[in-house]
Amino acid sequence: MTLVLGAIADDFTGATDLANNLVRSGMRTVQMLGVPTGKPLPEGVDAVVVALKSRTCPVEEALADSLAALDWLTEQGARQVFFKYCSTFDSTAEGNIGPVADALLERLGGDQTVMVPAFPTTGRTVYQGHLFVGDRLLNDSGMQDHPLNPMTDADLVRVLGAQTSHAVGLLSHSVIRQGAEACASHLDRLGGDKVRHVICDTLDDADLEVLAAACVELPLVTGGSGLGQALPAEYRRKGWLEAVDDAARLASAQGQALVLSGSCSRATLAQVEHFLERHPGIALDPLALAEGDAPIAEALDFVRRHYRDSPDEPVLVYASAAPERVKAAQQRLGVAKAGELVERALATLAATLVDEGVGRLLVAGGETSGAVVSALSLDQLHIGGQIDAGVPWTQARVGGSTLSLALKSGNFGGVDIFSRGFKVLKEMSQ
Ligand SMILES: Nc1ncnc2c1ncn2[C@@H]1O[C@H](COP(=O)(O)OP(=O)(O)OP(=O)(O)O)[C@@H](O)[C@H]1O
Ligand SMILES: O=C(O)[C@@H](O)C(=O)CO
Repeated sequence: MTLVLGAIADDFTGATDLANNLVRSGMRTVQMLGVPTGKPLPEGVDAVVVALKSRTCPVEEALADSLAALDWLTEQGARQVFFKYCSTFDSTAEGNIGPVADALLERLGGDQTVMVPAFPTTGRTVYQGHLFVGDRLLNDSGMQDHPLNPMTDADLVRVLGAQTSHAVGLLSHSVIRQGAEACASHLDRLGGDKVRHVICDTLDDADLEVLAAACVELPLVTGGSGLGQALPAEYRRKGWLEAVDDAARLASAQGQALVLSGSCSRATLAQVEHFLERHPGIALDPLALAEGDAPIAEALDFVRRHYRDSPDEPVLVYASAAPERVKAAQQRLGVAKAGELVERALATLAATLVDEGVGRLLVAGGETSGAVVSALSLDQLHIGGQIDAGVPWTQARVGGSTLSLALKSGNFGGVDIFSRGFKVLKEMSQ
């Protein structure tokens, strides 16, 4: 069988989230870290998710990386391409969702794509083109305070309209509940009116199934990982995909347990607090990091002392802070500089501590995960079983050893995920 799905994800945790849903729906999936130019397709794989760091970088860089990833996926014969962005539609007025979707569509020779950010399992739904997180509109969900891409408007037709010169339309729930054929006809009608991007309402998993059936033949689909949970059944119906058992098997885990958190999302802040009530941790402050590397050395000492006393207990290093503290640091240093200082510090800690024996690593935050994975020079992750929706354990080779790695999106995971994650890993390894 050839490669069925080639996905391009705009951040590392988002890529893992999509890969997780594909594996859970029976696709053997590998996540490639960065543009895999010149690399061969791994053996026995149904789907590849290429993880980029293109969510908040300059538009030109996002376009260049996304098109290079697309060219590689096309060379591998991918039948359908999936552009994965965040279920909270993280972007700015300049992009990068609109420009990247336009460029991918043009290169693929298509004239329409669907936009399906919803992931109902984690509370992200879309109604009348408005994105909800649980029972709150996006702009009232905490995402309005995001350090890099504050989301201040829940109307996705309007948000996307500011990012593309092409027409943006809506596939509303009233059509979706009439089934896949009605959706396909609606898409055709919109196509006749030159509507290139179609924001799709989605209330639940049944809606995702209808949408998957309506868009399985499109060269490009775009969205969150929810759509990835529904597409594999359509691929099997078309005879493109064989049934496999246990697409998620991994080797057993070893080494010390570390959590690194650079996410300031609401869910992560509660997870940090919960962990610190039970286990040790040390904070990193961007203002102190701006003065020099002393805080990195202090954090290293703290973690090394902890492993000497309690080698089996996880420990946390975090920069996660409440919105007022993040804003204060950003005002003093600039948004990009504050982010870079934190990412560089956490990446340095990851590289040093994995070299010294950390073998189980949980990282919180998409940008943070990108920085950590780059510092570890990882190029491929095999996807295993999940801790919570959207957060699987994965495995990579570092030097001669196996690293078990979980990349947690900012707003994903139960409040106890930082400690429970390691228990889940132990159970999986038995
Ligand atoms: N105390 C802080 N002050 C300023 N910026 C910070 C602070 N702590 C972390 N950051 C930066 O905030 C950004 C958080 O983005 P990141 O993508 O890692 O998390 P997230 O947005 O919660 O996760 P996701 O993208 O998966 O939803 C990073 O660039 C990080 O370096
Ligand atoms: O879709 C999501 O919410 C996540 O996979 C993500 O992209 C957060 O960075």
